[in-house]
Amino acid sequence: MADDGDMLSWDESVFRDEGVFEVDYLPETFHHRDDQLDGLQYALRPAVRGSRPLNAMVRGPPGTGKTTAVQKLFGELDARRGVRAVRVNCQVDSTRYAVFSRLFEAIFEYEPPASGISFKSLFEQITDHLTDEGEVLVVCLDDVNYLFYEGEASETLYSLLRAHETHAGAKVGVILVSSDLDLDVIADLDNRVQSVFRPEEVYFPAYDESEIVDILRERVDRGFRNDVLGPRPLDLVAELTAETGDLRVGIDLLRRAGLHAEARGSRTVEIEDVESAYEKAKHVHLSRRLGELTDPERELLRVIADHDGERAGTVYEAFHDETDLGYTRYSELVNKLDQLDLVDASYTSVEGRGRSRELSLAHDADVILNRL
Ligand SMILES: Nc1ncnc2c1ncn2[C@@H]1O[C@H](COP(=O)(O)OP(=O)(O)OP(=O)(O)O)[C@@H](O)[C@H]1O
Repeated sequence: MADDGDMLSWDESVFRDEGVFEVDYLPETFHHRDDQLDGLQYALRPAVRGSRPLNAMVRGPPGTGKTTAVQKLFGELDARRGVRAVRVNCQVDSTRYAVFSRLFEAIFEYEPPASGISFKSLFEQITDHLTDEGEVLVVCLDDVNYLFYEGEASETLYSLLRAHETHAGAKVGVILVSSDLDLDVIADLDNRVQSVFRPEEVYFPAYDESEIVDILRERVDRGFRNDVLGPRPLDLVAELTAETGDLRVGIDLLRRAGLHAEARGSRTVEIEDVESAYEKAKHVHLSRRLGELTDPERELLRVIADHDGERAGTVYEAFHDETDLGYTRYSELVNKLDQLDLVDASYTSVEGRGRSRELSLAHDADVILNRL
């Protein structure tokens, strides 16, 4: 209607399909990851011929398409006869038993008995199935860093990689995915695992700004109605996304900018919508990182918030009072939070006392505490 101008009425929307901005949306096209897909396909190809695939180690910062690549290839592989491809999210299943329960469930299509069965029995039912059916099992341990944090990585890998020794003919390949770039996965494994784990390395670098534009334009076309979001707002979204390198920020930013435009009754998404939405979207990255923390790590962040800028020894006393944990564990936790860029741990010289560390939050205390 001419007199309504560019204003949106209640039942109109800038969105064509808001679902493309959801976290679990699997994109139909997957640009700028050809080399990585080739690398993974090279490792997995033997499975299609009924042979054991090569193992692979996938690394790269958060939001660079690692999980999506695995989901795409596993979808194709699992549809083939004689191959079972299962992705396990180690953030959810962070022990050897939990990982094998998940494999059991994927293979038999029902959960293992709730009364609990021994690991040995779980393992044997899986390997018996593989040898009886002549199936190749490909396992992706996604976010495998969580198995390391729980001290379960070596045991889990050992069982998977050596399945053929106890069950002749069992063919299992493993893909590890980690976004913790400070974790040296191979070096942190037991020697006995290292000796059998020589993975193909596949690296997912952060996308640059022009790649981000390409990828997000596709979402814009699918997610918004025609001509809702033009090139300039999209460039700004890409520029802001490139600051963290995490594509999730861009996807979330598009959606929030769309909602912001709707809220002011506009038919188009403008720069101002992107700018306002960024205040919230930029914390997606942070929220996700905080969501992944263990209880002691959260507690330590709370303690540091109360003692912002104080010396490591003072913070330790407060932390120990809260948790009873010892100094070695405390130091490990400080290092982890430092690596995650949640805490700044800088050395300062204190006269007469040598060097000591001072701990402070790397973000506003409110922003962190509200998301813990
Ligand atoms: N090349 C791409 N094309 C389209 N969408 C992509 C592409 N790469 C990543 N995405 C999207 O970005 C989001 C994050 O991707 P994904 O979960 O695969 O990253 P990741 O590297 O596994 O992250 P993390 O290490 O944090 O788990 C998803 O919504 C995914 O659909």
